[in-house]
Amino acid sequence: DDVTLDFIDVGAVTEDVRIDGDNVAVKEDALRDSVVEEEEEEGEERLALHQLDPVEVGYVREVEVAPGRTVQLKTVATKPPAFEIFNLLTPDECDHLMKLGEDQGLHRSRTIASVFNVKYGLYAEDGVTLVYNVAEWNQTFNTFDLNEDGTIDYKELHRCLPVLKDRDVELSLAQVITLLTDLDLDADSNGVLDLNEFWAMMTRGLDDQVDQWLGRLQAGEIITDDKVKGQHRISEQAWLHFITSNDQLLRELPYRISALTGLHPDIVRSSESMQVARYYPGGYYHAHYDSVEIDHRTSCIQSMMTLQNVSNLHPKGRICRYITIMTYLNDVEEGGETAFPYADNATYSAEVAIENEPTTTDLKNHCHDANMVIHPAKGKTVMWYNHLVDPETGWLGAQDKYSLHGGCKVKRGVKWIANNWIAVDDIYSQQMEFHKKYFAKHAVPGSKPALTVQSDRMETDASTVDSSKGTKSSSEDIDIGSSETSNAASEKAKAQREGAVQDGETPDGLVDGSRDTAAGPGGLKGEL
Ligand SMILES: O=C(O)CCC(=O)C(=O)O
Ligand SMILES: [Fe+2]
Repeated sequence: DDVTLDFIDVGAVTEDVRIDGDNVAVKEDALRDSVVEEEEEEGEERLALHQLDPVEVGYVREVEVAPGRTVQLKTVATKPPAFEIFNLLTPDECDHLMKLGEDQGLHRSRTIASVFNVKYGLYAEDGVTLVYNVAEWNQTFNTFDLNEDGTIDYKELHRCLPVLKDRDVELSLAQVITLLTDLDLDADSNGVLDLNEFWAMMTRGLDDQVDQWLGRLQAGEIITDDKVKGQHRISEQAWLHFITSNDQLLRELPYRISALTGLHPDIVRSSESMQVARYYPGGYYHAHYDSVEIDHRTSCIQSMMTLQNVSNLHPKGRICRYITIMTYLNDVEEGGETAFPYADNATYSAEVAIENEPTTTDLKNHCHDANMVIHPAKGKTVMWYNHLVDPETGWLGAQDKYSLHGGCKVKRGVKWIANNWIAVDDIYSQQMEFHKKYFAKHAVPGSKPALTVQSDRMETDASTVDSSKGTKSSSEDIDIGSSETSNAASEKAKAQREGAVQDGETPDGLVDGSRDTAAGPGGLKGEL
């Protein structure tokens, strides 16, 4: 743990990233070429990124995810390809995961720092703090903590958010509390920032978000209540580690997901751990992207950590999540839908998207303006692709702009979800290198259950999905990612994948991933 990290720009990526132990070693001087040559290993069969063909909304197929265990996938959108899945987890398994989440201390589970907090160190929620430059950090905190009471109160906060200074804004106490809550900064909701909260804030590069928030405040959109103190945060999370788990379900799940997605088990197993999240009434999650657009100036986080290839110029890693597989672990009394504002639009228009900000992404107030709204139900899984497949390479393609989504406000009851993200590096050779290192470290001998995939065509209604509300397009629309493109690649990938699920090893650990990304224009995690 003698790592030195001294990245200055830790701004834009705000997510919490959970990684396992010594993967954190990132060398200060490790430079990553911005142009990466794809090299294929001689004689090795190239893995493909399968993508299920959505066919059409209402299309149903069955997949055997474990011997004797069949799940049903119903297409709910074609852009992005999105499916409702039944029986991936039984009700008992849902209960079990909620229990595991609770046992992991979900009630206090806020991972405050991200790996990009490298200047000041990395703080993990389990109390394992990989900290560098602590002294420097404490000093910074102390310069803001004028009255030296160990917390940053609302007066002191004005000094450390440059944008407040720049705009010469004086916020009231209630406004600061609302700001902290809206930007998800006050983890324990006590109205002041302690060292860890302050640290998280300072490394998040919040200028744009604060700026946007001030705009909303000035537009009268933000109502503050001067009586309000100590609000609750919107959701809580816990990570269930496949890697160290002796839990039968956690060990088995990567294989079910491999069968479900048609992806090679190595891809699933080297992906992220499962995240269990809980929302209380009033909790929501504004629309966002789970993955970031490909940008070769920076690496995918999982490769970055393992392969130590960080660019000094662009030290911020990208979240590279090909697929999201999200299961509702309980029935929500009211609200808590998952909304996809752009699903199945005829076209996606960046201009229109920006114009409609922030209403499109505001799922507290505009949930039902979304094109697709999925209702939670215990044991129901929603799976969608955050990226297209590149038809040339059969590998990770552009971000699918239609995959914008979020969690609508929970009106009554509590909402529990379990997230599985399939992380894939867009650079194939890096993914393979990552696998090598990863499995060398976590090799566990064993065997894998036999898998078969069936596909039946059965029409059903799409009763749990609100019907499309038409398109939001203009003549300046950019038509990205028609489903034909991804389907062509998917067929190609399908041909290749028969051999791709033949490998046999037991499930072991996965790199933890983050809950959300900074990619969504409305990527704020909000208020109660
Ligand atoms: O709560 C939901 O329905 C969506 C959650 C989500 O988008 C996420 O955790 O990334
Ligand atoms: Fe998400």
